[in-house]
Amino acid sequence: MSTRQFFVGGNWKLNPTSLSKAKELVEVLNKADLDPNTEVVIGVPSLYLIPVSEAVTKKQILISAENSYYKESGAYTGEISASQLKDAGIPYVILGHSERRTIFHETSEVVALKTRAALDAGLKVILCIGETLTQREGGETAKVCEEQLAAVVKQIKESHIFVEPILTIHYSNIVIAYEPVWAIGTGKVATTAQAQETHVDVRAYLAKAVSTTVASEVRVIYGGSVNAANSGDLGAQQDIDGFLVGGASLKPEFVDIINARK
Ligand SMILES: O=C[C@H](O)COP(=O)(O)O
Repeated sequence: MSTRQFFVGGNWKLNPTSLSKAKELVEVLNKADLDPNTEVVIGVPSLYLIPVSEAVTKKQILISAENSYYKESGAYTGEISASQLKDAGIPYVILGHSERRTIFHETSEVVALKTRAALDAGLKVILCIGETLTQREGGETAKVCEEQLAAVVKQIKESHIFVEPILTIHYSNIVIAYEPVWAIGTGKVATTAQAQETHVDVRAYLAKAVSTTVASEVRVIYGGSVNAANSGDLGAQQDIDGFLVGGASLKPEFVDIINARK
């Protein structure tokens, strides 16, 4: 087992349908016996970010936005900036989720600009990458993940952070979420071997493109139909440092996933 801290993120997406229901979900976590070694982050719709963060009573639970724009301010109707999130006390943002890439047509370059802006504003980023079923069947998984990561690596290089210790700190503020698109919300979870293999490929790419320190220290988590029943085996893999959980983060079983290594 690695020394990287286990990380379990819940991605509520466009749920729940009311603030009172959101507070009920928080209350379950407030009352639960959570593994103190797990970092817990919940991704919350923008409108609920502040009230939900105020409802959390455990220091261990942090709040994440589900998106942010790469401009700090200006005429960008409907957007929310990384510095606004930072100012509101929100520490994390999820970027590059496949639903953003597919439904909202975000390219890897846009995701990279958003990642750079978020890091520059002092946020931590849960950066999602992953292949479609066609890409997996075509043997392109590693290539697709590399391309999605390469856009971010390029942006970080261009942000003039070229001194190794600073670069390492910068990357420590990124959690990479490998989420095969075909496993999201489908009930088709990647096998432990498939997930572990891709996580190793992600580290190999980072070792080549950034540094071996970053490759071994960055947390790479898995997302896609994670539930209480499969989280134990997945979480026991050497290179799986936790999960990004969609549907099950809205259910009581989220507590069991947080405690997968307990
Ligand atoms: O961000 C989370 C992923 O989209 C996984 O969603 P899921 O657990 O419902 O498959």
